[in-house]
Amino acid sequence: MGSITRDKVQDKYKQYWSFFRRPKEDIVAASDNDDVPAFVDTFYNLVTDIYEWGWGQSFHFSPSIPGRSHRDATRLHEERAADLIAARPGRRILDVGCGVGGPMRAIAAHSGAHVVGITINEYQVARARAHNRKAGLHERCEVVCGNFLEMPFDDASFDGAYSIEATCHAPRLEDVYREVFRVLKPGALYVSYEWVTTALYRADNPAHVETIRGIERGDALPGLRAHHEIAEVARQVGFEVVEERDQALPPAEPWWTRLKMGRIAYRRNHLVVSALAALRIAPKGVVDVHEMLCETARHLSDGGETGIFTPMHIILCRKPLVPAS
Ligand SMILES: C=C(CC[C@@H](C)[C@H]1CC[C@H]2C3=CC[C@H]4[C@H](C)[C@@H](O)CC[C@]4(C)[C@H]3CC[C@]12C)C(C)C
Ligand SMILES: C[S@@+](CC[C@H](N)C(=O)[O-])C[C@H]1O[C@@H](n2cnc3c(N)ncnc32)[C@H](O)[C@@H]1O
Repeated sequence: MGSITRDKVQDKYKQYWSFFRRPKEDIVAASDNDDVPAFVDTFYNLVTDIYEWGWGQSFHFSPSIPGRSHRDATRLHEERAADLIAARPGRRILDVGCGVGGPMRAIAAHSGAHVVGITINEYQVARARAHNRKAGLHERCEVVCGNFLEMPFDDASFDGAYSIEATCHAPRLEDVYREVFRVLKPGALYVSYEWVTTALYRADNPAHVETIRGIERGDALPGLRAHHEIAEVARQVGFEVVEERDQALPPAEPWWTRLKMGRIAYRRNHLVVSALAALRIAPKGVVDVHEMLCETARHLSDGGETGIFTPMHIILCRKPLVPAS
């Protein structure tokens, strides 16, 4: 379970759960905002192994593609990000919230660029480095442990940047966008795949509210943003918005199909996890984490089916050549 010692897993899970199950207003209260990155780190200590085991090395969704595997659909979704920011050999590209590096390896292989990833989770850094080496991409894929709200990189040191389903963990989007803006060279492009509520979401519909709250508490989110807030924030920190679209809309095929189809597999996984915990091979607490993920999967597919939520609101931005006066 990530960097958590066996005996602490259950306590850490309880701490995580009591933090994120509270109303959103309490989490976004000024003092608690500063605690969010630490709880996000705990979350990834708890879920990273299960995600890799049950999903793969890319921790994000992608539209299904008829006749193609999930792996192919995932790779194409990642390559789209590389193409949008014109990643190519000789360019230094930043991966904001890189997980265990599935997208980073696909993008380095596809574009020939040098990719530097940042994640707050030490365990993911170790996993990503091991995967990079195994894939023979370690010379073009670097991984740094750090907070994307205060990045350990020089101003204007990257030729492009992308974030795939990661900035949703930031309590204030402007804090991470401002950091990305700072480290990009003038003229460089940034693409982000954002988790947002869509125009179909109704705050006065209790079923909608329950779905969105379920997504937030099971995915370590301090509060989902509305689709129309994203471009506003990008402009506020100085970006020009080149393009914005919801990649989940038709003609795209549903992104939640695999999540929904997997229900039988989750029950089987649940038995495996419970047996491992009973035999004391897996730490106490892992069963609770797995149960939380089963419930989260249900909320996510409800969000997809009702159309009130999308994990792929794409925004493409440019840092202007000349700073705005
Ligand atoms: C971007 C984020 C993560 C998105 C997805 C990668 C994950 C969201 C929900 C996860 C899962 C739910 C059910 C799990 C299942 C019960 C287990 O047996 C196997 C793993 C799951 C399928 C797991 C895999 C990853 C997700 C789909 C967030 C955090 C911002
Ligand atoms: C859902 S995962 C996506 C990972 C990767 N983009 C992918 O698609 O496989 C979100 C990532 O954001 C990272 N993250 C969240 N908050 C962070 C923060 N404040 N600073 C750095 N990384 C953060 C997590 O550690 C995790 O690696």
